[in-house]
Amino acid sequence: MLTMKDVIREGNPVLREKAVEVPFPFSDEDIKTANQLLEFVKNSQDPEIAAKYHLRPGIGIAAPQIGISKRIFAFHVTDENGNLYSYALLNPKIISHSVQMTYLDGGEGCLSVDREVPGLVPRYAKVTVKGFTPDGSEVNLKLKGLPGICFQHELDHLDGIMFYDRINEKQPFEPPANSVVIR
Ligand SMILES: O=CN(O)CCNC(=O)c1cccc(Cl)c1Cl
Ligand code: NI
Repeated sequence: MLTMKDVIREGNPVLREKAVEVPFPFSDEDIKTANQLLEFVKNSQDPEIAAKYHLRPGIGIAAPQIGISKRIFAFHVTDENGNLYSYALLNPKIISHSVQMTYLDGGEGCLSVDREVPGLVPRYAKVTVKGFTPDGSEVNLKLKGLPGICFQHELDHLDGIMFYDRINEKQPFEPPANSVVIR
């Protein structure tokens, strides 16, 4: 199982690379990576497992964060209505997005960043996304709220972008134009 020792931290150049698409049909290795990422996120949210293995809780994780520069990430996150979004996705992408923006009231955090970075992170309020599950099925989702923000945070990891790259340096707590806050 993946633990925190597998997570690479800022300063490692892999976090700034553009990850490569995963060839189809998916190899056993890439399928294993996808499933391990989802298992890690679930474990990190399980109080007993997280305590036993000293896992920092997260709602998602991307392959570059374990040193694998491939377009794979996983998320396990519940929206404001209690709907659970639990996926390991290969070759994920945003198909379309709202003009409206959003942001988490408390900002964002990252397993690869061992420090607090205060500030609001502008995200699209709604995203239409697609990707492939490890068994090769295509997934098409319309995401908003925390699941939508999480998808964008993980997709950024595949493009070498860290959440703090998006914080307004001059006015870190200035709500983005045309945005709705998520508390
Ligand atoms: O890339 C994934 N991580 O670094 C896992 C740790 N961060 C989080 O769970 C997290 C926390 C706040 C907002 C977002 Cl959007 C995310 Cl994703
Ligand atoms: Ni992260």
